[in-house]
Amino acid sequence: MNKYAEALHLVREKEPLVQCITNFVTVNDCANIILAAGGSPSMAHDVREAAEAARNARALVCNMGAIEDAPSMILAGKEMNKLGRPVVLDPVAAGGTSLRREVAAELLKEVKFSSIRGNASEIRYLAGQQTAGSGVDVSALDKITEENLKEAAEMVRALAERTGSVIAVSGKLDLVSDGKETAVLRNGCATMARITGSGCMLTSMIGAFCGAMPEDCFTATVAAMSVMGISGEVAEARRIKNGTGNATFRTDLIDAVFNMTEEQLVEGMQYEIL
Ligand SMILES: Nc1ncnc2c1ncn2[C@@H]1O[C@H](COP(=O)(O)OP(=O)(O)OP(=O)(O)O)[C@@H](O)[C@H]1O
Ligand SMILES: Cc1ncsc1CCO
Ligand SMILES: [Mg+2]
Repeated sequence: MNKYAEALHLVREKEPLVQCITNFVTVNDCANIILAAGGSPSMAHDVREAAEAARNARALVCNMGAIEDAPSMILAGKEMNKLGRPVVLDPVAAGGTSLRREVAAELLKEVKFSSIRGNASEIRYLAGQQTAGSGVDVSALDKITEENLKEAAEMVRALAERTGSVIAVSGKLDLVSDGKETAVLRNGCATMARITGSGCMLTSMIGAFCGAMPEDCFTATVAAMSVMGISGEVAEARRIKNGTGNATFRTDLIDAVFNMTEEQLVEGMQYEIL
């Protein structure tokens, strides 16, 4: 079986429990997209139970949109590291404020992440580049384009090598690297950036895929990113056909993940190893 199809198959077969410590803006969408993919979400985040709750899960997602929950992320992250289970980071607005810069550094020091997924401003900040990002959305100056693809791929590869994590950057072009292999993915559509939480949902889904395929978080991350991108294309076709807007798009995006088949994934993914 194609290894990306296998990753999707394993999510549905294993129904991995995914523990998410995530923000209140998009928490419901994150829970629903994990369910749509075939996993089982738990959004427990209180510092008094974070480590214990994580112990029951196949993977942990730490989303820095919930900056106030950083102590929970560290306790739960260390617990999952001890158990050898995947921990996924979404470095929301990592370079945006001094608090976020401190928390990002502390998380990377205290917890070993299997996979880190952010937009180009967030990942460029973690890679030590000067960035223009200040909020949760990518800055135009940081975006990855066909023109700067080579530079961006090297930035992502070097960060993956330094951290020992799979690094994933999302946007018009997605890049994923484990430090050895670097892939560019060209699925998706611009409307995905017109709803809040497509990135948070994507990171949550990466958690489900890594939970189902912990021995190969690179393949799991590429598969989850491709499922998200193809689902964005399905939802966009519906939006254009029906003349709907971003609210319906968000629902259609989750529905498309729910209905994604292994064949659709293999045929639809626009994937290139650099
Ligand atoms: N212009 C675009 N064309 C194609 N796909 C896109 C585009 N912009 C975003 N995407 C897709 O949208 C998803 C979310 O990526 P994005 O980089 O917008 O996350 P984000 O900035 O962290 O979002 P948020 O913080 O609002 O959750 C990814 O699957 C990405 O590939
Ligand atoms: C809008 C927003 N603000 C904090 S987290 C979040 C969700 C998208 O990252
Ligand atoms: Mg984000």
